[in-house]
Amino acid sequence: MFSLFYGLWKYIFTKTEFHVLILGIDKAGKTTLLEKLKSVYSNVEGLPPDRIVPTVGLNIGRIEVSNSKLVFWDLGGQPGLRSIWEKYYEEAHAVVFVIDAACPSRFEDSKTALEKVLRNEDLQGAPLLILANKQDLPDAVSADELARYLDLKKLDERVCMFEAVSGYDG
Ligand SMILES: Nc1nc2c(ncn2[C@@H]2O[C@H](COP(=O)(O)OP(=O)(O)OP(=O)(O)O)[C@@H](O)[C@H]2O)c(=O)[nH]1
Ligand SMILES: [Mg+2]
Repeated sequence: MFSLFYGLWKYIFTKTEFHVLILGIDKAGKTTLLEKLKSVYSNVEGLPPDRIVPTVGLNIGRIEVSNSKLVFWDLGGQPGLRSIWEKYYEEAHAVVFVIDAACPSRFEDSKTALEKVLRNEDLQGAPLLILANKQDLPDAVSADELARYLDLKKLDERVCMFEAVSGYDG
């Protein structure tokens, strides 16, 4: 009887934990966004942009929203570090892919990296949020323009959204 009530209590009060991977090529603004998220949604003050350095290991951010705990894993996007991404795929529930929308010369690099992510079996069911970041910059393209540019063929079955954001302004 006790175990029944304990199970019920746990079911009601334990928050479900979701793992969200933040991916994207170097300088896309992943860590800046994560630090901004921390400042806005948790009681931990995130680092200001001028104190953020290129990521080599893993940055973790924890946020609680209604009845869920979101654990963000932010990985380095430099070419030599991208092979580490797939070690996290199996345990990831969702992916946020960040693109510097003000830097068209690197869209091709982002597209190639994203297509490789989408091909991986371990992420097949994971919803995808693609962020057109750095909207505070005057040359940034909109989320729709970025979607047209990326022209992703592998998205048919996947839950996917594009959003325009700025890691500086929100
Ligand atoms: N204008 C502008 N600059 C940004 C924004 N987000 C990040 N930056 C700048 O872009 C550069 C790279 O930001 P990071 O957050 O380190 O990028 P990252 O994707 O984590 O890079 P890696 O860790 O190397 O993969 C830094 O100079 C940031 O200050 C933004 O929304 N607007
Ligand atoms: Mg980083």
